[in-house]
Amino acid sequence: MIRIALTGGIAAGKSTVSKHLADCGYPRVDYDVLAREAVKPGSPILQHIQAEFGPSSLTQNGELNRPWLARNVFSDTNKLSVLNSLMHPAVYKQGKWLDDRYRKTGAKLIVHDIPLLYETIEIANQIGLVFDHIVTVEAPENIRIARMIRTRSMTLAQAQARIASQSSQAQRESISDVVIDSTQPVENMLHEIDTYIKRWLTA
Ligand SMILES: CC(C)(COP(=O)(O)OP(=O)(O)OC[C@H]1O[C@@H](n2cnc3c(N)ncnc32)[C@H](O)[C@@H]1O)[C@@H](O)C(=O)NCCC(=O)NCCS
Ligand SMILES: Nc1ncnc2c1ncn2[C@@H]1O[C@H](COP(=O)(O)OP(=O)(O)OP(=O)(O)O)[C@@H](O)[C@H]1O
Repeated sequence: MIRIALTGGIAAGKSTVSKHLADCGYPRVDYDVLAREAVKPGSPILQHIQAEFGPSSLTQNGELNRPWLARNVFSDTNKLSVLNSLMHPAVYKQGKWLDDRYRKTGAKLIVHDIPLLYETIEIANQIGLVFDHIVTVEAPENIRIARMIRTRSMTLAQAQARIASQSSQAQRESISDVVIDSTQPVENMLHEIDTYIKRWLTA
């Protein structure tokens, strides 16, 4: 079994690559999805968030108030650390659980889609998630900012704050053995990942 991690800065194109791999039939563990599941109404983590950040962190329906929390944590590194320390261990625990399940069903390749891999690699190692290959998908900041404004309806300031809260391209590349450039056409980008996967599966 080969375990790969896909990472990349926000709006670099990581989900486009990971969705393609999922469409090819490879089991995918999506850490953004796990992070959303971890804060479902009634979950212990949502209760911790409410205790740490106050009542404004929940909507009237008792759900996580994502825009409110984003405004608060992406402008304050201390608050972001508090959120990360609540979320990351729980998200990895679930990621490992899913990985075990896919492994037991005989998966040949498992894809972990982890936006913040550079920031959390120690948690991954501690929990026993060792990656055979790490792929980072990258594009220059100005292109990513334009994508975030267009597809996520962010303001320029919000896009810049989110990027500033993340590792740099150089840091992500330092833990990766493959860098995919998402300024090339999507078709070429997907052909590139397919070529790597084929090589790894037949090595
Ligand atoms: C702060 C929250 C509520 C904002 O929600 P929002 O809907 O705006 O963003 P969403 O969750 O869809 O994430 C979009 C992208 O933002 C970036 N991002 C998310 N969390 C973080 C973080 N803690 N630090 C830096 N960047 C982050 C990632 O690139 C991610 O792909 C949310 O991002 C959150 O709960 N973050 C903490 C969970 C986390 O760390 N997830 C990543 C797991 S590796
Ligand atoms: N090679 C490409 N050429 C042009 N646009 C692209 C390319 N790759 C991705 N995109 C577009 O960029 C936007 C962001 O891509 P995607 O959602 O895959 O990024 P991401 O890194 O997963 O972002 P996030 O961290 O927000 O989840 C999407 O609108 C996507 O269609």
